[in-house]
Amino acid sequence: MGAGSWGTVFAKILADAGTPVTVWARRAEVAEAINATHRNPDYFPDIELPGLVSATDDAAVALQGADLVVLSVPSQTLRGNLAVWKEHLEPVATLLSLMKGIELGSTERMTEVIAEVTGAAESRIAVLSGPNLAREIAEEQPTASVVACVDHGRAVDVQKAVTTSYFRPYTNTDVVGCELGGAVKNVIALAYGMAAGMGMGDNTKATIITRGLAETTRLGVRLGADPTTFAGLAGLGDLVATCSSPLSRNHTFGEQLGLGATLEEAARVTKQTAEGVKSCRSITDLARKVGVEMPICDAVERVCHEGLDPRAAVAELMGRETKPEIDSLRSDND
Ligand SMILES: NC(=O)c1ccc[n+]([C@@H]2O[C@H](COP(=O)([O-])OP(=O)(O)OC[C@H]3O[C@@H](n4cnc5c(N)ncnc54)[C@H](O)[C@@H]3O)[C@@H](O)[C@H]2O)c1
Ligand SMILES: O=P(O)(O)OC[C@H](O)CO
Repeated sequence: MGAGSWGTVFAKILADAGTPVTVWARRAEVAEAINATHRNPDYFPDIELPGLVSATDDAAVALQGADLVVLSVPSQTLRGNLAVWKEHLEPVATLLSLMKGIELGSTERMTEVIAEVTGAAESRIAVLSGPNLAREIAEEQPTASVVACVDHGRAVDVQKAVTTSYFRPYTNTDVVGCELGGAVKNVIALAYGMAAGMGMGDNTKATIITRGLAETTRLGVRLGADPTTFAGLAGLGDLVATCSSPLSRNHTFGEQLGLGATLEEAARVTKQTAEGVKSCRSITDLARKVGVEMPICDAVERVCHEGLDPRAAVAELMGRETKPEIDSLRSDND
């Protein structure tokens, strides 16, 4: 459900793994183009989609008989989309989230939104997350990922359905950790991009990655995640890929801000969904709610939404009280 960058490439993965896929596209012309040319002209005009991929702009048609429903729309529209789609869901279908964001207002993770709107049991809801830049996967460059579900057997079923010669999914039962890793890394990638845009070097960038992972882990552990998850593909793996890649929309958006662009100017450059720009607000709200300090996310939120200059944000972060490193990695010490 969603024929954007990741939805399109994920359909290719499924089909290459032998599963017939019907892609739901919001715009009829995109669905028609996929059916007629086996390409998505808006996102990957150069990539041929396998014969097992077809498309429709009718959600009821896409969902009919689907035993795996893959959700790949912007995080902030998911609730509204599901409200329309839920009546067409098969009662036993697995609902797999590809999304990396936290809902504004509710501060819910995507699997929480899915459970709330559809009423599906936790055991039917899974998330896939990892260092998965869509363009590289479209080119069949080898990558790994994580399928997380509280029901290990269901995670294994999804794993089997999406394993190809270039895509290697692992399983995990830590849904909270995998989801938070995916959502928070977008915000840290904005900070990394800003540093790059301001001309800062590798020490600064490594500091952002490492301290970004520390605050992600703190939040995760407070919310019940396994700290080990953050050392894995959905944690460190995705954080490194997103921070350092010019293919990342969040990196690019941050870089534009670091170069002095306004939010509107940066959005014109990235065009596609840069989830961190909205999720920085829901993540900092969530962190405040549970009493965890997230200074980098907080600084990004103030740059994006309160007009803080990125250079002033750096000065503030560097001026924070000094502390022992090990203590600051624990969730009860910020
Ligand atoms: N692109 C990647 O490399 C990548 C990789 C992993 C995860 N993700 C995550 O996957 C999710 C989807 O990202 P994407 O890259 O495909 O984004 P995208 O911007 O490329 O595509 C989003 C799609 O959603 C559609 N859309 C926009 N508004 C909508 C609405 N109101 N209702 C329904 N559909 C709407 C758009 O038409 C588009 O087809 C995000 O949470 C992102 O963080 C992306
Ligand atoms: O382009 P981004 O910044 O949304 O990142 C894409 C993926 O999440 C990388 O794993």
